[in-house]
Amino acid sequence: LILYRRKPANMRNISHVHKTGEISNKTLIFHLEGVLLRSNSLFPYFMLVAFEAGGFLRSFILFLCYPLIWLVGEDQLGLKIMVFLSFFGIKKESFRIGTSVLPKFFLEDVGYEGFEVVMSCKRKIAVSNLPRVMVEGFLKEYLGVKAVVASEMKLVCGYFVGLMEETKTKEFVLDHDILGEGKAGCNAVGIGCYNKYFDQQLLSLCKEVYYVSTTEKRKWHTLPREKYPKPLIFHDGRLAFRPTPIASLAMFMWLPLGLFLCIIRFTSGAILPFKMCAPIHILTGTRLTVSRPGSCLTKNEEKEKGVLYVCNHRTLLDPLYVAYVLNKPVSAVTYSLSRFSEVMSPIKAIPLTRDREKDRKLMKSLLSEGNLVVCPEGTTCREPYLLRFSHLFAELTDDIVPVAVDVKVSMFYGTTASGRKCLDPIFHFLNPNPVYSIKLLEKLPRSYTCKAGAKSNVEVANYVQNEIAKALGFQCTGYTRKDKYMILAGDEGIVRSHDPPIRQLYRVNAL
Ligand SMILES: O=P(O)(O)OC[C@H](O)CO
Repeated sequence: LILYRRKPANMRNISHVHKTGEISNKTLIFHLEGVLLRSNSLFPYFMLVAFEAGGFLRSFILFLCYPLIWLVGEDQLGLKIMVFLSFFGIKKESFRIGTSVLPKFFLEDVGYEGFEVVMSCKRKIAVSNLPRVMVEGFLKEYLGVKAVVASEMKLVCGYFVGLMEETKTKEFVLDHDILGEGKAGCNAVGIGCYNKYFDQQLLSLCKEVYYVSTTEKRKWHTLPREKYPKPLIFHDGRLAFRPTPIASLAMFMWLPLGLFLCIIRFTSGAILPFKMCAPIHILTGTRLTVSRPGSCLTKNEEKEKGVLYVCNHRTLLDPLYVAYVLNKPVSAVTYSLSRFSEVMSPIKAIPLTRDREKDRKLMKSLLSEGNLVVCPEGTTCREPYLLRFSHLFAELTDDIVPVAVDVKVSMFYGTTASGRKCLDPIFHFLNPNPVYSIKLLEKLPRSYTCKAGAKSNVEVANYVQNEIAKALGFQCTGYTRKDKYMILAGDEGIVRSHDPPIRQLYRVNAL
C-alpha cells in the first residue's frame, strides 16, 4: 500500500520511469533527500557540520538536543534547530565542509535505484531542504546538476547566524530561466518522495510527476563504489563513521576511555623502545599485520645499510611502523611535518623542503649514514588510490625496497588537509582498534633501477607505484599533493618551512 500526502492528477510511481524511458531528454526536477538518499534522517549531516566546523562541544550539544529535534520533527522545527546549532557563529569563508567532507557521506547514502533514474536525465535540477552550502558541492561535482534550489544561510559580518533565508523556489526557477523552453508549459519532469516536502508550486511547473514511496525506498540498495559518477579519492574531516544518533552516542561514551588509551599509546610510542612499546600497543587494542617477501633475507642483507624504503602514504605514522617492522635503525624524510610530530618522533624524522637540490643532498647524506624511509606521494591518501610518486628517490640509489602500507580506522581519521596536523597521531590513537598493515615487497630488480638498469627516474617511480598498487589492490592516479589541497583546502598545500630541527631523537639503540 502506497500512501501519498497529496496525489497530483498526473502523478505516477517512480518505477514507471524505466518502463517509459521517456525522460532522458527532459529537464528533471528531483528532491535530493526524497529521491536519492536512502536514509530518512538528516541528523548525521548536521552532526558532521557541527563536529568538523564547530568541534566536540558543539557536536555534543547537538547530540543532547536530538530527543527534542526528533520530537518536533526533523523536517519541521527540528531542521531549524539543527541548522542553528550547527551553523551559528561559523565563518563562511572557511566553511568547506560541503565540498570536502559531506560528499563522501552523501555518496554512501545514495540509493542505487533512485540514482539510476536521476542520472538517466542529462539536465537536472535538484531541490533540497538542507542549506545550499551543505549540498551544492556534492550535487554539482558528483551529479552534474544544472541548478540547486535550496535555502541560503543568513550572514552577519561574514559569519553564519544559524538561520535560513526563505526559499522562493518557483520564483527562483522562473527568474533564472532554469527550465528554459518558455517557462510555463515546459517539458519538465518532477520526482519527489511522498513524505518529504517538495514545493507544490514547483510541481505545478512539471508536466509529469513521479513519486517514490518509503516502502519502495526501504528496498533500495546502496550505490556500489564502482558506480560512483566520479571516483571518490579525496575527502577531509576527522569522523570516519556516519554519525547517526546511536553511533554518536557510542562515540561520546568511548571518548573518556579512548583518551586514556590514546595517552598510553602515544606516550609509550614516543618514550619507550620499540620492543617495550609493542606489547603495550597490542594490549591497548592496536593491531599490526606484517608480510615479508617470499625470499628470505640473508644475514648480510639484514644488516645492509643505505637501503631506501619507499612506501605509499596513509598516515604520518607510516615511517614509524616501517621502522618497527624492519627492526633496524632508519631515518625518515617527510613533507609537512608539524614541529610537534618532529619533536615527538621516536625515529629521526626530517621535513623535506621541496627544493629539489636541497632534498637530494639531504636524502643522499641520510642514505650514506643508514637506511631511509620516504613517502614519494608527498601527502596522505585515505582511499584505495595512489597519488603520483615524485621521482627524486629513484635517482639516489639502486637499493630500493617498495613497502605497501594500509590503515583501517573505524572512528577517526588521523590525517587532515584543513585541520590541525599536530592532532593527527592523537586522532589515530583515539580509534578503538586502529589496524596497520605493512607489506615489505621484493627489492627492486637491478633491471628496474636508474644506474644498473639504465631506466629513467620516472620509469622507476612508476614501477614502484605499480608494484605497491598491485600489492594493495589500489589504483594508481596522477594526482599530486597540490591537487589534493586545491580540492580540500583551496590552497596548494605549501608548508612554511621551519628552522632546522630543534631536537631529533636518535632512537637507534632503542631498537
Ligand atoms: O596528509 P599530509 O599532507 O598532512 O601529509 C602527511 C605528511 O607528509 C607527514 O607525513
